[in-house]
Amino acid sequence: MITTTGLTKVYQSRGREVTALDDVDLQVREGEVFGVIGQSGAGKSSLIRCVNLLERPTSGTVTVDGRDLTALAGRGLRAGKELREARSRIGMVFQHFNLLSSRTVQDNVELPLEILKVSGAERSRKALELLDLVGLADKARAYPGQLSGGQKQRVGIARALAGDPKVLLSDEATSALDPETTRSILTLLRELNRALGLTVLLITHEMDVVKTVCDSAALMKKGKVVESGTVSELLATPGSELARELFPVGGHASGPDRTVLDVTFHGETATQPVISQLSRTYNIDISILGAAMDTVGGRQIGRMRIELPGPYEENVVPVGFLREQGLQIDVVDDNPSAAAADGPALAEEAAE
Ligand SMILES: Nc1ncnc2c1ncn2[C@@H]1O[C@H](COP(=O)(O)OP(=O)(O)OP(=O)(O)O)[C@@H](O)[C@H]1O
Repeated sequence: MITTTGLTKVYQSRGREVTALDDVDLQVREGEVFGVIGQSGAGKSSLIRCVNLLERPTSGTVTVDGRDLTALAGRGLRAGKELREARSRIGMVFQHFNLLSSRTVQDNVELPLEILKVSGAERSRKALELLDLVGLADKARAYPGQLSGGQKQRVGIARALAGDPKVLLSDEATSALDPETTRSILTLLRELNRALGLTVLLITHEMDVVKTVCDSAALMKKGKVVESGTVSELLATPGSELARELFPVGGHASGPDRTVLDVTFHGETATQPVISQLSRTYNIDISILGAAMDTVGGRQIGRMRIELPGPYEENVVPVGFLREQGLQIDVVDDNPSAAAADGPALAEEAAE
């Protein structure tokens, strides 16, 4: 639904060049919620603004629903007719809602329809239908100043849906909201994604947002996409930074000469008693140092950090056994000296 190829954006800033996007190839499939995560300055906003041509990329192409937007004329407010039409099929939700305070909630939702020259009666019908969809049917006559942050964002979402878009772009839509409101807005985005078959591209700096709502994700650093894929694919990628952050597991080796493994469970392997099988088969004691389980896209996925006695060279066969069970195993390069410093002290406390 959205494809970028070689997308590059270089800003001229006070006589020097800032490369905000550096050869970004991204593929967002129809009907998925795709999250782009990265730290401040990574280029997320530039990406989303280039996807709907609010910013014209320096080079590269953006195709949305089979249409090459970069081939259409104009940019930003000076977009040509074809680009404006294509853009009306792309909704956008903003971090700070961008509502007009002097207009009622209903009139805010009607605004894009006015621009599309939809008749008054049809505008009103459509706006009320959308407000109902986002759970704000009773607030049509209220003004933005009378609403909570979460309600304002619901209005922002209703307005973004006014042009019946196939794609919704979300620019940190929940960053200004408290955790509970964030959850309710993410739930709404997920419901709209399912009910309307809406493709959602969201940018965020919060891993929890990706974990809660995304089917796929990309990690951006310094203008580049350094990892991307479905959440399941990422979790199955050894050494994936996103996977590690999606399912962080803590815990250090309890002493030197231990093998610490991160075990990732997918789907049916999550329910198999592999750890106890391992213990029985090789007659070894296994310590669980940390674990995180979750359901992502209806599949049970999780991670567990375990410790086996002995250095890695002595555990090659048990590690192979785990891999044969379909588990993904990452050997953690733990710092035994730091861990050893903790270990005996804790053991003494326990003895006391
Ligand atoms: N209009 C602009 N002119 C010059 N430089 C810009 C402009 N917009 C962004 N940049 C620079 O491009 C880089 C990427 O910025 P961008 O806003 O895309 O990142 P971001 O990941 O969205 O960060 P944040 O979460 O802080 O908004 C930064 O170095 C930023 O300073």
